[in-house]
Amino acid sequence: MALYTRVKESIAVITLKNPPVNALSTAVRRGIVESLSQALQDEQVKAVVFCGENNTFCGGADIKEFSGSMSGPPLVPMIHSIEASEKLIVAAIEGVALGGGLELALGCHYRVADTNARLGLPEVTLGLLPAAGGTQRLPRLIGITAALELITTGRHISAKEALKLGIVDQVIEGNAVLAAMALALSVIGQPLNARRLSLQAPAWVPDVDYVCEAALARVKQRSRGAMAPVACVQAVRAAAMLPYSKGMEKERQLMDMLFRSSQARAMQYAFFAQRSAGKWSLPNGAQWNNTKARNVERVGVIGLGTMGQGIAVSLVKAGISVVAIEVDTKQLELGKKAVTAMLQRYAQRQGVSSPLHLLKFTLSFHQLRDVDLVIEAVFEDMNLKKRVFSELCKVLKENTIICTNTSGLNVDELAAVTDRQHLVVGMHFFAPAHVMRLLEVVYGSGSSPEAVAIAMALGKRMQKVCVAVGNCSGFVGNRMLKHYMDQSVYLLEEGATPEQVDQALEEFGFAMGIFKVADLSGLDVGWRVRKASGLISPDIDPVKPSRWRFGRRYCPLPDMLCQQGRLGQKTGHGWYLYNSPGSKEAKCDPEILKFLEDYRLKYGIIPRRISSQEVIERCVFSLANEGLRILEEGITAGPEDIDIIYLFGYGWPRYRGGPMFYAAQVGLSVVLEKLEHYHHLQPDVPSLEPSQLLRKLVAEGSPPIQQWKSHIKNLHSQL
Ligand SMILES: CCCCCCC/C=C/C(=O)SCCNC(=O)CCNC(=O)[C@H](O)C(C)(C)COP(=O)(O)OP(=O)(O)OC[C@H]1O[C@@H](n2cnc3c(N)ncnc32)[C@H](O)[C@@H]1OP(=O)(O)O
Repeated sequence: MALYTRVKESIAVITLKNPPVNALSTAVRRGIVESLSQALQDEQVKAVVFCGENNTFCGGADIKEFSGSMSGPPLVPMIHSIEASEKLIVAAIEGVALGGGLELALGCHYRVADTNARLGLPEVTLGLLPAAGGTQRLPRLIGITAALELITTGRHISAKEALKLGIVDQVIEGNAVLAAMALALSVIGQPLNARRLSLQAPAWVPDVDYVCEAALARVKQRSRGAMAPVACVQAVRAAAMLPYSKGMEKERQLMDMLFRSSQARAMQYAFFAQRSAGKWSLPNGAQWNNTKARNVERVGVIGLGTMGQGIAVSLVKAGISVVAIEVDTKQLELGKKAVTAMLQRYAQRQGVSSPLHLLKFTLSFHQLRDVDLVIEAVFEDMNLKKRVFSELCKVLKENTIICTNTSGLNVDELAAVTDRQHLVVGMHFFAPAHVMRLLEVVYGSGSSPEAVAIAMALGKRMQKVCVAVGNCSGFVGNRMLKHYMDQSVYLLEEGATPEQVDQALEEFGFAMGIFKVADLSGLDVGWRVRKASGLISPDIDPVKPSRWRFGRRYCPLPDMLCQQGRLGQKTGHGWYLYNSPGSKEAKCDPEILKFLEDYRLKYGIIPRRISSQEVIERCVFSLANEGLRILEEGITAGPEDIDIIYLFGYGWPRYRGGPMFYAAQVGLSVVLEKLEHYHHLQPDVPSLEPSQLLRKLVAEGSPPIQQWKSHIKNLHSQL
């Protein structure tokens, strides 16, 4: 709703009330229309100030309402009547003015913002565009170049930047409502037409075509396959070329198309899935709102390789003191140099003072005696990690939490060597750890709810998107990825090339194809894991290695590449060819094509043409199938957690929602039918066998994803 108050004789305040972010729900829009009419009818009122309850102006349209039938006063005419008002209207922006919230403010005649306010038009991140006049008013206010950048990225900006761009008229420290009233009193009586953005001429510039083409090229490259950014450019172009009413017509047409799209549904699902992942729960009933996390101020980071460096940087950026440990002086110096350089670059970019004083580098475990939590980031070797854990217990305070950054080793086995199994959890960061947002917080069978709460809270403070997951080999992301990778190499055996597979995956929307990712990470990473797991043993024929291991189909191609020293980007060749070791531009390598031909000849495989559809079905459906097994086992609390892991850790296209959402959108019965088909063709690939949960969901009528939880026996509640 909206609250109408008369504060001074001549000023009325309309306060949006819809906690927590005062989203423009039907009730709020009704309240605004009624309050505005009251203000306009009251002869004594000369000016109106719009503000939001609890120091939050407005988080935009109510996203929850998008999935139902929309009712109540529509936003566009409501904002029009604000702008057309003969009485002066000022927006007092505190907290956030986002999406429809900022569009409402753009309809006001003046805007005052608190210094800490954040503004933006993030509709593009929901698969939409700012369709309450935002695409037409903003370019008229700040020009098309700046408007294109804000609207196509959905970036939130500070009040300071908004002032510089001309979006707000004043930035104040203190009470924005009082400042808005003071501004209103100082300008009452002045003509308003110049303040009505819809009355301004189109935002035309001589090079409008060039600017829009460049923006289009940028958005196509950045968000391959996403419709909303392209529509945003088209709408802003209309603001530059057309009179306001025609531009609004274009905005409406584009919004109609986006609003009904599966991409918008996927992105709105992703918005809520991200928030649901933060509301973690454990099988024993402990959850985010019944478990307290004590504060962490000092953290030890063990190992300053690439992962340890990134973790240390993220911690320091969050204002946390770090004691970083290495085994010898040389490694310590290398780590120190890298961490210091990253933090200095960060400080320079942000224009803040360098946070290096929060860091201590040492060779001695004794320096860890005061830390509240340690994150072990040593080499991925169980015995080494066990030794580190045992040593840690000798020096740490008795309530210090011990975390491991393993990417898939058994957390329980590690916890068993400590004197505090209840305080051991996994914190699986993704490389590079100072950039990637995902953090899997892995609870073992003995982890206490408090330890999980502490790790989740610490991750959040480090700006990570945290997902609590149970302990199983590879946890969630890597466990699923294995099946996707297996299918991709089987496709090579059967006739595909790395470029073909990657192209199909990139057209699907992945940021990078699987073979490019493998080259980037280094092929030796998986090689080492396969050796440790016994898949590669000395008795395997090096010339014609077996294509079956432990009774299952196995593809030795990646091992054969490693044997040739083709480890990916770092050696200048892997699945692709690079100009030099370390360079990033992947080129098709004729040697690989020849190698694949020879391989097929050697094993008597007759190559066949493989369609992009088959690539997607085999790679993506086997991934989703494993996700369903994970759900069945109760490793995550719901399908949303899995989708968030894929969106934030594995370059899954946001406009496809995540693998679980995608499976639901394609149709679970279609996924089941395809998996049955491929499993029939590959009976020695057990992971292609449809999971029990998939069969159950299909048998129960393929319920919408939001209802899956109630169909899964094991699942713990997040309510
Ligand atoms: C054809 C008819 C349609 C015409 C539409 C016209 C064009 C306008 C479109 C829009 O305005 S779309 C919405 C644009 N706004 C946004 O995208 C903002 C989304 N929200 C956020 O970015 C953040 O929530 C925040 C506002 C920055 C606050 O962040 P914070 O970390 O403090 O809290 P959260 O955990 O994110 O959110 C708290 C709580 O509030 C819910 N929520 C937030 N924004 C909205 C919203 N716009 N609509 C509905 N609900 C919202 C969020 O889900 C959380 O809920 P709970 O998890 O606590 O239940």
